[in-house]
Amino acid sequence: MRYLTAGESHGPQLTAIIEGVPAFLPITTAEINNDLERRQKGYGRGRRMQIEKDQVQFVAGVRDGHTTGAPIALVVENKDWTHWQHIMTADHIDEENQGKRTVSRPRPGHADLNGAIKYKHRDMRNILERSSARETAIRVACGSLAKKLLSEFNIEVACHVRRIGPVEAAVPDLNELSIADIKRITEDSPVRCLDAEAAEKMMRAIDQAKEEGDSIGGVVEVIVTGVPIGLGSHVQWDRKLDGKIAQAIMSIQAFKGVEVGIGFEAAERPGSEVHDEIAWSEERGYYRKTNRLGGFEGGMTNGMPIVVRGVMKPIPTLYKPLQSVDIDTKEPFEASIERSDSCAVPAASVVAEAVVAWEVANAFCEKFGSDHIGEMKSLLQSYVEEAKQF
Ligand SMILES: Cc1cc2nc3c(=O)[nH]c(=O)nc-3n(C[C@H](O)[C@H](O)[C@H](O)COP(=O)(O)O)c2cc1C
Ligand SMILES: C=C(O[C@@H]1CC(C(=O)O)=C[C@@H](OP(=O)(O)O)[C@H]1O)C(=O)O
Repeated sequence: MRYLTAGESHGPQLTAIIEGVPAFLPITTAEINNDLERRQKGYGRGRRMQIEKDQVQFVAGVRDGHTTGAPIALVVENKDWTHWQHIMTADHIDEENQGKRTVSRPRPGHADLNGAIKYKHRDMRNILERSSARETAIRVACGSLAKKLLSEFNIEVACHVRRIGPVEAAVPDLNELSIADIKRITEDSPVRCLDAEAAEKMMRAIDQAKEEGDSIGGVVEVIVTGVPIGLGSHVQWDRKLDGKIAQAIMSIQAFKGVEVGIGFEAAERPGSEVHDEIAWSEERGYYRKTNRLGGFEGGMTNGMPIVVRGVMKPIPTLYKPLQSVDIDTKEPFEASIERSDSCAVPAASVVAEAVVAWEVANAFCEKFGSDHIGEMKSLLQSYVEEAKQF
């Protein structure tokens, strides 16, 4: 499977074209809208989220509540477009036009200056419109479809927030929590955190950052259960599924790092406290006694839950602005801000869930075919039986 997205933050709509989704996957707009709503919620978001009410439309590839196997086209409209229509359609390229409203003041930490120099745009709106994380709405729609595909094979995906600024949540015991528990608890938490005490502190940390005109980042975790052994492959660098997942997480706006399993902690521990011992039982087949490696060895899934974390830097648009240089005057300035999120970590956890689901679903289709859901189910069943007795 593959997908591409198009669309500007303040343009009329976001669009995705998805290729390679098997036929006869049951799917409704309501299921995708639920994930779109989850992405919009979250403590610390700015005024834009009060304007948007993200809803998906299927414009191709879905008929009578099922995928047909043809390319799928998805659309999410930007409600804010009506307010920005003039700015988005006016001629901002004409430098003689004194009435134009161009962006000449790059924000440190955003794509503005690099993109402007690279694409030779004197109006940096042409960069910020596309670099904006508004695009994550349509990626969540694609990921939602991927989650639906995985759920047909009892593979479930969930996310939660591990850290916001200085506040770290207690490490969850994943042996004690089902995916349903994680979903239920995080849905009730404004910061999508499993640790209620930490969640309160996280909200106060967001309040404080906001009061100080600052922004704040954090760490999100994605968990995938029910994964068969052998998704991804060791045979070629670009077929390793942990590598693909890392790239997908890093592609989310403002993400700066990825960890799988115990991640960076592996550097501090001896091998005997990192590698997961192998066991076998009639009921489970091969399994691991622990899951410190987060479900991966050799770029392939090992049947244990996938556990992956990503770190999001603080939002670059600050009410307490950092020093920058106006590209028209070359004078230093301190920007004035119209609106911005002060923390988008809870929203970003939903995006991380979506992009991980996509990569796992894609690897699943590579292994079990991607023409017809029923055909894939038969293949999976015989593979799982064989793997148990292997
Ligand atoms: C869900 C989400 C919401 C975001 N909201 C904002 C925002 O309101 N203001 C802002 O300056 N950056 C925001 N960002 C981050 C920028 O889009 C990002 O920092 C920018 O595109 C530059 O890319 P980079 O940080 O990956 O280098 C958000 C990111 C995510 C994932
Ligand atoms: C629109 C979304 O996020 C936006 C991401 C974003 C950025 O610079 O990345 C900047 C803000 O946009 P605006 O300047 O219009 O307020 C956020 O609201 C969204 O998540 O749907």
